[in-house]
Amino acid sequence: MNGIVIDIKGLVSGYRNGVSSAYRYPAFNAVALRGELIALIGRNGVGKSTLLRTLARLQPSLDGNVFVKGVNFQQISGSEFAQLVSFIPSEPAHASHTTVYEFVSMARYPYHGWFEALNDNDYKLVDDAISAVGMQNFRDRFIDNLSDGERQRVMIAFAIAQDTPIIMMDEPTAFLDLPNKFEVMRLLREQAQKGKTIIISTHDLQTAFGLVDTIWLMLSDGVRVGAPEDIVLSGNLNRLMDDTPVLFDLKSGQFVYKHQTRLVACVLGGSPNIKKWTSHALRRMGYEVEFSPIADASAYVQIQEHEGKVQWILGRDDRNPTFDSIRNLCIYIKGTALL
Ligand SMILES: Nc1ncnc2c1ncn2[C@@H]1O[C@H](COP(=O)(O)OP(=O)(O)OP(=O)(O)O)[C@@H](O)[C@H]1O
Repeated sequence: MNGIVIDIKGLVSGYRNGVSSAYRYPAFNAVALRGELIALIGRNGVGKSTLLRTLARLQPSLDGNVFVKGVNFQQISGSEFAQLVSFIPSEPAHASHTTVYEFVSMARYPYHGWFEALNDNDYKLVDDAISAVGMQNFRDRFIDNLSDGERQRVMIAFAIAQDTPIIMMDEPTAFLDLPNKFEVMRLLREQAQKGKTIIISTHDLQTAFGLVDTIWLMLSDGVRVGAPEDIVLSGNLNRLMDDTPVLFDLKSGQFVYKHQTRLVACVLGGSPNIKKWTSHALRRMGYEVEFSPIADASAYVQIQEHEGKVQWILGRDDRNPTFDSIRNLCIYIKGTALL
């Protein structure tokens, strides 16, 4: 395959406890391509941080090999490796009395060593990186005084300034509000579009499935690799939710509670958006939703729209209860114990 930047062959990550393994994840094979944005997804404790730290050479592997640009990564010197891979851990950076500018400047040390002064090219890269994440007005602020979202942008600026072909970030969207999650993902996508290979770990299924190229799904018995859509269609996403009350509903594309009983509601009529959100409410209440009449359905909801007003009619003829909002429809359904 063209453009392979990382080639992982039988990698086993984990921790040793003397001669035995304290924790050991099954052997893993995958490639990461130039310009590919990859999300590592898995349950708490499955081993995402351990795998990322192993790939970033921050801890030894238990078995297997990793080739970076065709070279076994163990044979790459420390300073060369720092010019290939930037790793941003999940813990926020707390460098007291360090400004954003001073902090991002540290990303240039792999190119010089700690005691050699940075040059004009370094300063330009640092300036450009801070601008790329929209933090130019924060360059003289202490990083200790930034919000989580601002700090995360600075971390991305650090990775940009390090100017490596590979960026790894452990949970870059943790603690961020939804707009900031999307903004961080947009910044990472932008870097991938410039040709960088980016691997992040995340619990954020919505942002990951909406925005990344490839998912590395870490299940307890090994990793599944695919486009987000491959992972959904293969049913493997639901393996993440084994032993939980949650499942991914292929039809609606949403995570839903597993309800014990199988009740069917038919939603009839209505424009696409009204139909979609009416179904959303009914699924939330435990119904499976069909869009055509079914003989043994437990509920029928007809949607009527007239001059911008929407009405929800429960039942098959229009003498039945009528509601002017989804909330009122749901209150009635709950009250009449149709569930
Ligand atoms: N230093 C250590 N020694 C032994 N086992 C460890 C060590 N650090 C972590 N572990 C174990 O390794 C396993 C994987 O941990 P890891 O932090 O990689 O999981 P994770 O998928 O990143 O979890 P989370 O989503 O909760 O951050 C866990 O069972 C954890 O308890």
